[in-house]
Amino acid sequence: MAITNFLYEILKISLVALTTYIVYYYYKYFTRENPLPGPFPLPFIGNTHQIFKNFAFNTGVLQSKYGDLCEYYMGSERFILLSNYDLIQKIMKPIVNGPFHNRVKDDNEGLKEIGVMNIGTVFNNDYNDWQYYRKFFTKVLMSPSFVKHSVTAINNSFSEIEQYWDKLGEDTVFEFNRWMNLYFFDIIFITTTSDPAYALLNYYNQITPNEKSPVPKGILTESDLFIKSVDAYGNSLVYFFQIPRIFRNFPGINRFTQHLKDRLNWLRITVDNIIKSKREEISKTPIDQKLKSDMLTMLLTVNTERDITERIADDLHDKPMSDKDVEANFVEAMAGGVETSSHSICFLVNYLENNPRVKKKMIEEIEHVLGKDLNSPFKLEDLTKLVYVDAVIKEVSRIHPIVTQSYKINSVPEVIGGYKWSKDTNFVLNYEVIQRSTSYWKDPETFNPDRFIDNPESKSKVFMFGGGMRMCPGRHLGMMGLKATLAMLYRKYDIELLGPCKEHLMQIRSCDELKVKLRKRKSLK
Ligand code: HEM
Repeated sequence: MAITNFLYEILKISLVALTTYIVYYYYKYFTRENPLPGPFPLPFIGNTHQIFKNFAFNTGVLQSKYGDLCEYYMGSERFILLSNYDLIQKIMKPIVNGPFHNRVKDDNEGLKEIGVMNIGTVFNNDYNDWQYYRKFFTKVLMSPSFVKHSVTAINNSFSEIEQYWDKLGEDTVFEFNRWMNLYFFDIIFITTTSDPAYALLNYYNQITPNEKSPVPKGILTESDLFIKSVDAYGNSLVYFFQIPRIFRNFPGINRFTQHLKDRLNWLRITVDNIIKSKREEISKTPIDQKLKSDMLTMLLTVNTERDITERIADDLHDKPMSDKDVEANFVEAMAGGVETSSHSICFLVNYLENNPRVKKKMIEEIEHVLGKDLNSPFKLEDLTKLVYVDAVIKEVSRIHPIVTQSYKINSVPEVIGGYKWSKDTNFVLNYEVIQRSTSYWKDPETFNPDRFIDNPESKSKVFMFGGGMRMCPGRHLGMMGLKATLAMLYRKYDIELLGPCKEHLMQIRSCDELKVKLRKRKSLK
């Protein structure tokens, strides 16, 4: 009897707590500032059930139903979706210490849970700290020795992939998305560490019916798991930022949540080991011997007597970077560079193969710029000459972007869309919809790279690398990788698509399947 009474009391208290929460939730909803059109939210989950389906995440579609300025909820967090260029113009201005510096609020519980708040670059809300990481990151990526190192890495990786394609033969069905993922992984890994990851080699050995290639001893024996973990890291950023805790812990979904956490833990341990062996390598290098110019060496020696870059220490930052700081930057470089580049190449190939006129024009330019020798390495000076290739990349990114939207928070009250918004409002910049708007683009649904040749200024209205203070610091490396790869691929190969390009949307738009056959171009045989 006593137990029944106890359970009854618990039930009563729970019901009162639940009712209070629901009343409070809707009180906040109905008294919110500047009510906008948008789907009606549910307590605890908001509109998560309408936006996060089959482990894919798509808010962009809300614009067609609710207009250019609308709202949605994830749990009790409100997001303002901006889907026209005028609405985002103010936010995209690169103002030093400007009001739209941050992507997320300081107290984001999901990002805190996975330990990515205020460390590294992407979710660093401490302006001075962010500026320091960012300056260094940019300086490394733009330094001539790093750029040279990257050109070599791209050329070497392409020669390697070609050897495997040749050995597998022209009748092979290639999982092109997988090959490109591993190819860019090898490139970014070697540019950040100077050590080979052997991702392409390991994959070739897995699938070849022929004799396997010997695997030299490398620093990363588990490249496959490393790649999956970097992918999981990227997905975690949007997932833990946007999906409310209660939804993340639902039976069934909680397994996916745990999977992401496990991958992140594994990645951190592995990266820590890589950092430790790099520290050892640096300490064992005699003081009069030049250190390597990879990103990791540069980050680990910042503000030490072995600093190999121009000193950027100021009164606020004169300490060397800790392993934890370097770990964050290293993971961000891997996550920022590999997936974005490999999915971009897959969508580029898909568009080119479905638009023979564009492909023909692009190949003519490649042949003209790279010359007759099909095995000559790609050179840095070729980059600026590949004007049409550049336009093709911009056009695919306009019509089918990898990064479909980005997030910004205002640190002081701001007027957007004619409404005054309190500090800490979540704004979502809906690039995909803006880049297909008839207000700014003639025939926006038509794939037409010539629009950028006829009107070069319109390139600034494509947000492939975001905008404002937080614009992608890896954009030059990213563009170099895409241009060089397209040029080397199309000067030599005919590509046959064997089916549609399958994709899904999470933190970025990913190509999940692109099957192709690769043959040396007929005219070259
Ligand atoms: C085709 C390749 C790439 C694409 C499409 C791309 C796209 C983007 C976009 C859209 C942003 C968000 C900018 C914003 O919020 O306005 C971003 C940020 C970032 N990207 Fe990239 N990226 C690429 C390559 C790279 C590479 C190669 C690296 C590093 C090696 C990199 C590192 C980063 C980092 C660290 C940030 C955060 C910057 C900050 O918050 O200050 N990205 N990228």
